[in-house]
Amino acid sequence: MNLFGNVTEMGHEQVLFCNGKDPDIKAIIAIHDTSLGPAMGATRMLPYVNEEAALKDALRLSRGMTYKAACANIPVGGGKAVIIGNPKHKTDELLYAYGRFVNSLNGRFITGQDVNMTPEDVRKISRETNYVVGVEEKSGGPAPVTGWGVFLGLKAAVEFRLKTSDLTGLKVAVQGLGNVGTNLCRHLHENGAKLFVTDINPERTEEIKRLFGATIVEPDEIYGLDVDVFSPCALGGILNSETIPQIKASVIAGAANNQLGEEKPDGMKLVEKSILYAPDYVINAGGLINVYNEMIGYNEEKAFKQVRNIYNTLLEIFDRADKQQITTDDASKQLAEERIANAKNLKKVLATTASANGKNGKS
Ligand SMILES: NC(=O)C1=CN([C@@H]2O[C@H](COP(=O)(O)OP(=O)(O)OC[C@H]3O[C@@H](n4cnc5c(N)ncnc54)[C@H](O)[C@@H]3O)[C@@H](O)[C@H]2O)C=CC1
Ligand SMILES: O=C(O)CCC(=O)C(=O)O
Repeated sequence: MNLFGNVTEMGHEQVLFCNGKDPDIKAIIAIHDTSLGPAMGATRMLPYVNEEAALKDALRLSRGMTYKAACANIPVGGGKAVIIGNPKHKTDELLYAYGRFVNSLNGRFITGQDVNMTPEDVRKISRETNYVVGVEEKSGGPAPVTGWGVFLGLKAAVEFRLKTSDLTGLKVAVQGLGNVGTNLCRHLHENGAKLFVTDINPERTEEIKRLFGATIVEPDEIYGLDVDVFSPCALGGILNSETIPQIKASVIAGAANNQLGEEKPDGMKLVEKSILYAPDYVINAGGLINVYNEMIGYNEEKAFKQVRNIYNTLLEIFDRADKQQITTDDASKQLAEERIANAKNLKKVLATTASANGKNGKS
């Protein structure tokens, strides 16, 4: 593995390999960019097939967090952490040890709850460090806010591609009916959409059928359905050379992080099929917006205004992509990079002014 090659290519500032014997812990904390503020990103625990897969996940997810924050206009940087291992083997000691690693970064990295981690786990991590968010869940946890943001982003994509703001009768296929998927289904149902759903857990599909009259399909049938929108709300990497040829929907808008298997080629395949893709890190920013607002003192009105902005930001990204004939993923990276460059320039100007004032004796 070309370790520094990968890190340099994606532009990471720092990658911390956390290793301990007692308790046995292996984790990777990736800090991508702190130009806008401390790196924020939740921690996940997964039994990765190998260490390379864990590193790739941490690198891609943390870079996605940088773009997520910049596109959402949240003044934080991008980071993410992965604990390598089977969540069934999670112990309090492991979480405390992990908390000490987070603390050793002195606030350069602030974390919360991601896949296979619970609010209770985050509370345990917080015994060892203050650099955690979502412990007290002052706002009811991030998933309802993420689900609402995804709903607004889906509406923007439907309006842009299908030229309608009326969701009545719109056919939407939802993959993954967990915390976010369930909330999304509720909004879609309340707005008259027709739901087709799948999950590997039959209890979840049965509940969504009961609550919202959804049609249940098998996990491998979800891609090829004759629907208007496909909404991935389970796993990453599901838009790839095997699944894209099956997709009949003209819009893809869902919560899962890292949906594109290979960013460039798979993004281009969607363009070739005239499928409008809402970039994951733009549409699913509701969770970050929520935890950021908890951190600075929760103000519901402000947080909701920031979430509502996901709709406008996506319209701007779709328009940019269309005008420049680039993928929506490239258009959103462009927007994020412009905002980060502006922030860096502003910092430089402020530093130069402060130093000039210092020399002139001004305070
Ligand atoms: N919770 C949040 O606020 C945020 C979540 N996300 C992302 O959104 C996605 C969903 O998050 P949550 O709802 O919180 O997770 P969750 O763990 O509550 O739900 C995921 C659901 O997907 C199902 N699933 C797993 N593999 C599947 C497969 N092959 N086919 C169909 N269903 C499958 C699981 O059984 C589960 O019901 C994740 O990728 C997460 O990283 C992104 C931003 C914020
Ligand atoms: O919970 C956090 O720390 C930030 C949100 C996050 O990690 C995500 O949006 O994937």
